[in-house]
Amino acid sequence: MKIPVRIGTRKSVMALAQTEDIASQLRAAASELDPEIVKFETVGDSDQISKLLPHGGKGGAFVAEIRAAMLRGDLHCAMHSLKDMPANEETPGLIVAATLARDPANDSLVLRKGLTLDELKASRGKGYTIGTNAVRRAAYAKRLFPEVNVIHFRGAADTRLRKLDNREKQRLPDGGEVGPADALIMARSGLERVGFADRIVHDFTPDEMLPSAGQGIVAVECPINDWQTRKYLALIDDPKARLCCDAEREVLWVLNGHCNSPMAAYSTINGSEMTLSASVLDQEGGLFIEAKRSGPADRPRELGRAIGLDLLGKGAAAIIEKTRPE
Ligand SMILES: NCc1[nH]cc(CCC(=O)O)c1CC(=O)O
Repeated sequence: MKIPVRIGTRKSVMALAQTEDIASQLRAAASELDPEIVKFETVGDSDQISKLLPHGGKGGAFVAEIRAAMLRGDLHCAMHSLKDMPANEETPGLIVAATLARDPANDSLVLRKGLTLDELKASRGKGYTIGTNAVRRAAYAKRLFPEVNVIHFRGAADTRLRKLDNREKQRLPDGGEVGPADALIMARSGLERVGFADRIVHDFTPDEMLPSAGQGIVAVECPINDWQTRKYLALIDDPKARLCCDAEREVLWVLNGHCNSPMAAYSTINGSEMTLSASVLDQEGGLFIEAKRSGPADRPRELGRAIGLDLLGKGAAAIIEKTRPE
């Protein structure tokens, strides 16, 4: 007798690739399992024009419907990109039961044909437009290319690349249009998962652009009292990814970060030591608050808390509150 595992996911190319990964890891870990992928079209996917905020931010748009299905018992678990999961609130009744081994955490630059990184650097971005939907990436882009024009750009990873290549404009909620974009900033892991890693012109280093908390980590959430599913998900939980998840999300928790926070947190583990860096940026990119510490890798929350308090001590709260959606 096979044991069914119904895994919920959005139906973008990237989300499906991530969910296939969960399914194949589960099959390899326990041959009695029969994973089934259940696709959801979320509010966030069907509306490609609005900013994310009216639906309750990233978390609200992408996560709420799938979570409700788990709580009803229609799903055993659900796939999330860890970086899209809100870290300033608990979700009663659900738990992150597995974090898959981390893929590259960095952001990458993709350019339209005919433009080079040298041209972008030499011009300090003057005359060029970068598309991104992340306030963190926008702020770092302004720091790297001070005169560049940054526009709000969204859609699934493959959709964004198509818009770049076809020089399409991005429609705005008020009926206007911006663009087209000359460049995009996207997660390397996402580009790899949709098969477009060959379009990457430059991988940003952590010094150039610190990743978002949890970037590159696929998380599996399940009902807290479903012990059988939790037992199986524990088999595919990667201990290092889990430690990084705990450290980076603790920073967001201490800062009460929200979906629109221009905030970054990234940890690495070397032997028994973890190094955690985090930053809070104001939206124009003029003001950067940064902190970095190392500590024992088996006490990630302690390190995350210390970094969060460092950032608060340097004035991070004012920046975060300024950008909080009403
Ligand atoms: N917000 C969309 C999203 N959620 C997760 C990823 C891929 C990166 C990851 O695995 O964390 C992406 C695409 C992107 O940011 O370019």
